[in-house]
Amino acid sequence: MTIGKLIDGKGFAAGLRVQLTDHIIDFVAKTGRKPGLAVVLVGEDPASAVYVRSKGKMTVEVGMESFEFRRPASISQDELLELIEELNGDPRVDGILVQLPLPKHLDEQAVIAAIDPAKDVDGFHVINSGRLAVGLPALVPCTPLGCLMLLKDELGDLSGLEAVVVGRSNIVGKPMAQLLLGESCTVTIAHSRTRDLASVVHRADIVVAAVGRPEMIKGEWIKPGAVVIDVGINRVAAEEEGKTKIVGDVATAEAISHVRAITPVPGGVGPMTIAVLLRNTLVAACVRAGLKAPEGL
Ligand SMILES: Nc1nc2c(c(=O)[nH]1)N[C@@H](CN(C=O)c1ccc(C(=O)N[C@@H](CCC(=O)O)C(=O)O)cc1)CN2
Repeated sequence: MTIGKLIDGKGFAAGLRVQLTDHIIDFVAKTGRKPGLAVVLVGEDPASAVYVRSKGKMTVEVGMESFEFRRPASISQDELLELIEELNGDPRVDGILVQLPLPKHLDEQAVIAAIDPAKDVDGFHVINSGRLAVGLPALVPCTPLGCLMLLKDELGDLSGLEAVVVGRSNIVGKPMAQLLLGESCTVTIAHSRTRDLASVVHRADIVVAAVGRPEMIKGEWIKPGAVVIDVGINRVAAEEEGKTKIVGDVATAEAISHVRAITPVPGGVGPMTIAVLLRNTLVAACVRAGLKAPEGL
């Protein structure tokens, strides 16, 4: 039995941050200021608080300015939109990110729509998703762009490969499919209503799993030699009583003997999300400063 490779997303993300640090030194030398990222956290969700803390720390580590805005879950839609308007007009701020999910009473789409598309480093604004769809330069959502970087690193040219994206969210599934189409893959988007998901997945040279259901994609579904990118981060009960652990959307222990390579959870796609966010902030800063964005990032 051959065992597939585990793709080291954590290591790849660390390498990307090192490259960014050099480009940021360059940016500071040319403009006399640091690129700035503003992160808005609404409410007390513990996982979101961890991600936001990590974002702030890594922003500073690569040499950028971090601005953090914590607001209570009780904030009104108008108050949040007012904050975003302020950040849109702040010349020190190149990137704005509102941590998701937002409390239920807030309209996520309206909040995203209020962000200046040039500062939308999450790539969630319809201007950026539209530009991605028609193949124009855009700020691209961080998780799918991170997945694409890992796939190209593993496979090189993706053209002509059969790709199945399981999940149709605006944050991962849809932009991931657009990116793979842009690489000339034959792309299928599968989802909760897809019939015979096992055989759809079995067609794929590339599987991107982003359904948010623990270990839903079984090892035997995977075509031998496929590359699997597991975007899922699901907290489940661990063997030890009272403890929890994180698992992906793919049953990795089964899949490992079918795949050429697979991303682990944790340590795969997750760390790429933050590294690409920093990359997008630098790109947004370069565009705003009238500089050419660094190539090969
Ligand atoms: N505005 C946004 N909100 C959210 C996004 C996003 O891209 N923009 N993505 C996720 C959360 N997220 C970043 O915000 C994120 C998720 C996971 C990781 C990560 O490194 N995960 C680790 C495991 C961490 C753990 O132990 O809990 C891993 O996979 O190795 C980073 C960022 C939703 N919201």
